[in-house]
This record gives sequence, C-alpha cells and structure tokens, in this order.
Amino acid sequence: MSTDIVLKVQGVSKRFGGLQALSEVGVEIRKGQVYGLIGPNGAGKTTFFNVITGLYTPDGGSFELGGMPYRPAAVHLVAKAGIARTFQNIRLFPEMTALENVMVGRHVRTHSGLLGAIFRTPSFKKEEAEIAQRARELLEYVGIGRHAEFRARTLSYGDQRRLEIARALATDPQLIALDEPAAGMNQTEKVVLRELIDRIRKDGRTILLIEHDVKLVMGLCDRVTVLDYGKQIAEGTPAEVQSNEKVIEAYLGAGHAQAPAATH
Ligand SMILES: Nc1ncnc2c1ncn2[C@@H]1O[C@H](COP(=O)(O)OP(=O)(O)OP(=O)(O)O)[C@@H](O)[C@H]1O
Repeated sequence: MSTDIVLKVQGVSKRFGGLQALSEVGVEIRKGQVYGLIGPNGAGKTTFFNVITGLYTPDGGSFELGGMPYRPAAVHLVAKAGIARTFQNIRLFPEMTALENVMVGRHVRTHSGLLGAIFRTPSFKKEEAEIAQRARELLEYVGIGRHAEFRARTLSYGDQRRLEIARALATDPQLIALDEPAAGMNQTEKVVLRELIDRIRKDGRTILLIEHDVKLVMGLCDRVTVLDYGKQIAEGTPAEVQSNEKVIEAYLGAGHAQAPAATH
C-alpha cells in the first residue's frame, strides 16, 4: 500500500493516576510536512511525544508509520521503525565528542554487530569508517562541522541542540520529532534553527515539532495541532488555528502573554 501519510495516530489516551494527560488525540502527518504541536504548559505535548516514541505506554490508540501499523513499545524499536527524536532537556553523551555522539545515532542502522566490533573484522572497520564519514557530513549539514572533535559538553547550548538534530538525522528517520528545539536560544540562533528546519524539510524529511515560540511555529509549520489539558482543541493550518476562538481562550486563560493570534 502506498501512502504519503508518514505518521497516523488515532485516539491516543494517557492517564497518570487521576490526571488525564491525553484524551483521544489524533494526528495525520504527511511526507515533507513540518507539523507543529502547541499548547499551554502542561497541555500534554511531551506526553504525546513520549507515547509515540515508546517512553510511555498509552492507555489506548492506534499507530501507523509509513502506512504500516506499529506499536510504540520500546524506544529502540521505535528508532528502528523510523522515528528519531530530540529532547526538551538535551540528552547527549557529554564526555563524548560531537562526532561520536552522531556515530552512536547511526549505529541503529549498522550490520556488523557485537562480534564484529570485538574482533574488529574488516567489514566492521569499513562500516565504522563509513559511519564516521556520514557523521562528519551531518555535522557540516547542521552547521557545526568545526566542532566535530570537541566534547559535547563544551559546545554552546544552541550547538548542542543542533548536535541532537544531527544525531537524530543519523538514524535516517521517516519522522524526526523535535521537542522544543528553540528553547534557550537567542534570536540569532533561532533564525539559524529555522533555516535548518526548513532545509531538512526541503531535503524530503518529515518533522513533528513541539515549540513554545509561537512565531516560529506559525512561520514554519504546514499544519498545527493545539492541545489544552490533554484535549485536541484545534487542528489546521497556522492561519486557521490562529483565529480559532478556543485556541485564543486557552492561551489567554492560561495567563500566556502571547496568544497565537497576537504574534503577527
Ligand atoms: N510521568 C508522569 N507522571 C505523572 N504526571 C505526568 C507525567 N508526565 C507528565 N505528567 C503530567 O501530565 C500533564 C501533561 O504534561 P506534559 O509534560 O505532557 O505537558 P506539556 O504540554 O509538554 O507541557 P510543557 O509545555 O510545560 O512542557 C501535566 O499535568 C504533567 O504534570
């Protein structure tokens, strides 16, 4: 079956004790789209990410990736199935170099296995050289090639976020899920990030994005879902969502200074 829907999620719910963190949420993300997930603090955005990437077990819902049903049961299986993600709180290997961090991401797709690594077989060495080459290309691609040999912890915050994106890209994902990639970035870094996300999309990738910077979301996304208290209160193009009464209320009600409609 051929489809241009990369990720289809229907009716996903998740409860923590007495708190309904997600309530029957669904999205349909098409190939080449940047799809935004927004909503006030505590709306359920990260929970949704954690469910689709196998960190949380949902109470209900169905999942399709590239037209095939998938069960987001464990993080490594989700990575193999083709979803790569970054985290709100950066999760790199701080003592490893930038290059090594990206190489780790690439190992999801390697073949030589443990015995090859232990005995350093010719096929292992060849594969390792290819991985290093590809990792260097990805560091260049995200704009931090000059930092390849630096330990991850020594990079600036913005560069660490870009390194996380390079590592996610290294798995050759069908979908790349970015959890607040602009958090902690200054305006200049945000402009560079926006260009990078745009470029990733132009190169044929599909992106799911959680972001608090509403201006960035509205400028970048093809479609947007708005969550509030775990419920999907709106879905549509940025223009449609911006003028939605429920969305404006949710943002103003939560004490947000910046409702989506007020950002242009
Ligand atoms: N592991 C957990 N155990 C209990 N409650 C949780 C857990 N994870 C999230 N929650 C609760 O679920 C709700 C949704 O949280 P979530 O982090 O998904 O929201 P969010 O939209 O990502 O918020 P933010 O924008 O602040 O990151 C919150 O009330 C949160 O406290």
